[in-house]
Amino acid sequence: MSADEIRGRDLFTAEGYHLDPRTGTVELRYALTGPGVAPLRFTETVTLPVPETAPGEDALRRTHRVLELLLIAAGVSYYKVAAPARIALPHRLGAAARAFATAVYTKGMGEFAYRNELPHVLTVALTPPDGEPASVPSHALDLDLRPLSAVGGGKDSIVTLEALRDAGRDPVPFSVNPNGVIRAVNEASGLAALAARRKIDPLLFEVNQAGALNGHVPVTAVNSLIAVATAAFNGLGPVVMSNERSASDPNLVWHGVEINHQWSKGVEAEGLLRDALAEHAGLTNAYFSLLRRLSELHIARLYAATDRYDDVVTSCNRAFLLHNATARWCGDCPKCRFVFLAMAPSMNRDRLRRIFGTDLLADEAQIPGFLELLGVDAHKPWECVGEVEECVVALDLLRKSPEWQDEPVVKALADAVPGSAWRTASHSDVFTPGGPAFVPETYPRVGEQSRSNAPDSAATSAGGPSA
Ligand SMILES: CC(=O)N[C@H]1[C@@H](OP(=O)(O)OP(=O)(O)OC[C@H]2O[C@@H](n3ccc(=O)[nH]c3=O)[C@H](O)[C@@H]2O)O[C@H](CO)[C@@H](O)[C@@H]1O[C@H](C)C(=O)N[C@@H](C)C(=O)N[C@@H](CCC(=O)O)C(=O)O
Ligand SMILES: Nc1ncnc2c1ncn2[C@@H]1O[C@H](COP(=O)(O)OP(=O)(O)OP(=O)(O)O)[C@@H](O)[C@H]1O
Repeated sequence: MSADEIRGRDLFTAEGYHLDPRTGTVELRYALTGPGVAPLRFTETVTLPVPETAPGEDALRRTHRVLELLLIAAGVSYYKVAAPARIALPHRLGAAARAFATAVYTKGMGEFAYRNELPHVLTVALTPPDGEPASVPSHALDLDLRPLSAVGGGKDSIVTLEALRDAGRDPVPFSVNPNGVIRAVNEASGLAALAARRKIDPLLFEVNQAGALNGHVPVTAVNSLIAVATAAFNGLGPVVMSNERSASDPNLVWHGVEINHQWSKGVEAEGLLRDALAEHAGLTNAYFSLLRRLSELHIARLYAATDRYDDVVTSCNRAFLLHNATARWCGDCPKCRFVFLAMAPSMNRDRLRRIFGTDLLADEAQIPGFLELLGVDAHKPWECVGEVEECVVALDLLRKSPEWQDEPVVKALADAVPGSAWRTASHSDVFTPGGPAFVPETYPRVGEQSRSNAPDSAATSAGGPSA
């Protein structure tokens, strides 16, 4: 099939899904169709962990409703093959579920739209069947049930796991497709983990080879819904994420729209998903990020408080590629550079070298990449990295630290940063929690002085953020 044939389709349909409750297997079905071409059909298979006792009728009904949302979110991987202007959905949606679904395909696919120069994606229309869905009785989740703590192998989810454990919450580590890194982190935690499997249709890789459109997808929305489905199916508590404040910071603005590589990790996506879950599945307080009010620099400082995970922690995305993944840090990408810079002010240099297996601030070849992070002549890279301000604050701390100040790379970077940036850094609030969050009242306020000092009141069960 030629690239033109693949891309020449004008309708994407999320056809439906099937759950086998005995095996936890979910088949998600999609089609790309167009005049005069045979349909391209895809099936993604997700396997949820199965509870020891079969779920009751209510739990199963809620699981099905979560899977209806998962069907929509996971569709982005196949939609992007041709990125048509029309999307048909099989289930009725209320206003909140429709808002979530639309945002996943427009804002969540913003980077894909920008990098492929497809502005129509920013306003693509989703069409569910007319009418309101049958209502599902509201179910205020029992927040004392064991939370599912999403583990991605990096520093952030380790901080969350330990904070939940310290607070006596008895977290269950949970991952989608845990690789060697995630399994090692779980092992270091000493906690028994749950895993879900997600198998992308191999036809996608074939059409990619043949010239399909390709690019970034809002994968956190997909992993989050698999986690919420797992919790609903297994009678567990809320899904606790580790998405930080800076994930809400866009990379750039295009056609008047904020384009954010990390959109589905941001606070807007969190709020939309919570509202959709409440409306569509009757689940309130089923999903929140424990670290939402913290910067990456602050999380790195919290990570440094224990060395229990130093031999396994890995934030580099190349360790999570589906094919030819690295074992740990690649040592030469924006994420490695950013996490190295973020951790450097909070731990001694030997420990940092041991974690990364290399010293990125002793390598002059890394200077252009660090400058990009510092906002010198570039926009924020298309990667999971923090804000320019956080990087400048980290560098400011290093240029004043006896351990780092004579390092030529640190000096070169400090010389390249404009003087105005230091003034901004001196007023920076990167170590002060801030911004809206949905953390329930009874959960710990990570990084805040104490609960009584917390500047905000907790989110209500109706789902509003505290700020
Ligand atoms: C691991 C990674 O960073 N992958 C990104 C990379 O993908 P690449 O093509 O180099 O390799 P694979 O990940 O192995 O994927 C192969 C192809 O498979 C398709 N695909 C994969 C996963 C998926 O969920 N859907 C898919 O359709 C796709 O066609 C792939 O080419 O570059 C891609 C293009 O920029 C990125 O989209 C890949 O990102 C993954 C989806 C991924 O898991 N990325 C996370 C590490 C990530 O970026 N997380 C962000 C949060 C983003 C969000 O809003 O959720 C973060 O942590 O900040
Ligand atoms: N495979 C996965 N399964 C379940 N949740 C995941 C998975 N990968 C990432 N996540 C979750 O998605 C969110 C974003 O992932 P991200 O990679 O930023 O976090 P991390 O791995 O904990 O830390 P770091 O930023 O250091 O890489 C986190 O809440 C993380 O727990």
